Formats: sequence, structure tokens, C-alpha cells
Amino acid sequence: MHPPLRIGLVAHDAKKAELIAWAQRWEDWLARHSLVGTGTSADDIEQACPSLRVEHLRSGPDGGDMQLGAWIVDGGIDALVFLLDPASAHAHEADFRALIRVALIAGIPVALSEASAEHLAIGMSLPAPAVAEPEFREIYSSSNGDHWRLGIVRGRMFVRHQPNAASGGTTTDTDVEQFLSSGTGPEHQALRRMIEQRRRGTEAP
Ligand SMILES: O=C(CO)COP(=O)(O)O
Repeated sequence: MHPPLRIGLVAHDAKKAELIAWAQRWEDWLARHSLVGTGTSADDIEQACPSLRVEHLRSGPDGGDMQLGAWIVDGGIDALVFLLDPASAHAHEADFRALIRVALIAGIPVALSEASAEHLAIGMSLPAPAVAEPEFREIYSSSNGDHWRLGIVRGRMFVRHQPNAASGGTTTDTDVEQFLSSGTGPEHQALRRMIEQRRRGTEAP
């Protein structure tokens, strides 16, 4: 789960029904975040979605778009859903152009249609990407039960040494170069062979 986001919500009159339908579909997800909207859009969402609280700015034509733009400039908004009506003339067009412009400058996700709002919600509601797990290959194990494995994560290689249980030692990870320069034992020789095979592309699967 992402930490709570602050999401800006705006729709022109001809698109309010789409914003409401979207908010109803995503009500459970939106309820976990902090919402701020221009006057009428905020009212409509609260009426249609009983569990949502939306911080109200002025109505768009009265300066609400500019207020939201100022929040974005100050880094206070993580995503903007602005369902824009491209088919009508708007006296305050300069205001919402400026709102979209500062959102793009801030680099936040911006959805201007119901379809893109859907993708924004899908993307932002996904769990944060898991930290990549290393892939391991056995390098060498000694007769007394010590194990050395080569770990590879995001192209970076390291050596994981797991001492035998009886020794009570702890598992350590060492950089490959550092490991190779630390000795000439059978585990070092085995790793050199493995690396050479990787380079030549002849490593066993
Ligand atoms: O006009 C708007 C965006 O430009 C939206 O304003 P309202 O949410 O107050 O209708």
C-alpha cells in the first residue's frame, strides 16, 4: 500500500457525472486518501459518496483552479484528476490551463478523462513494488557444512557465506571483488570459474 496520497479532483459541468461515477467506483480506495476539489466538484463527490470527505476550494470559475494550482506548486498534491470538457468554451480557460501546466511541471500523474482517471486509480492503488529478491547459485560447500552462494540482484553480484550450523557463525554478504581478493581457497577458485563461465556464456543452468 502507498502511504496516503493527496488527490486533487475537478470536473467541468459536462463531465461531473463521469467524475461521480469514477469516485463511486473507487470510493473504498479514495477513502484511504486525502481529497481536495474545486467547489461544485467537491460537493458532488461528497453527496454521491457518503464515506468521502473532500476539502473544498473555490468553484473553478471563481479561482478554485488557481487555488489548486498553488497547492500543486507547493508540492501538496500527489495526483490530479481533472475531467475536462473539450467541447465547450469556458471564460476561465486561462485558469485551468495554468492548473494543468503547473501539474505537468510538478511531474505528478494527471488524468484528464474518465478513461485515464481509471488507469491512474488502478496504477496508484497497486501495492508498492516489492524489493527484488536475489537469485542464488551455489558456489561451493565444504565438507564441514560451510556454504558459499553467489547472489545476483538487479545485475549486482555478491557472495553469501553461510557458516555451518555447529559453528554458530552468522551469514555474511560480501562484494564479489572483495571476496576474491580475500583468499585463494576452493570457494574462491570455484567463484572465479563461475564468473569466467558467466563471461563466456557457458555457465550451467
Ligand atoms: O470549473 C472547474 C474547472 O475549471 C470546476 O469547478 P467546479 O468544481 O466548482 O464546478
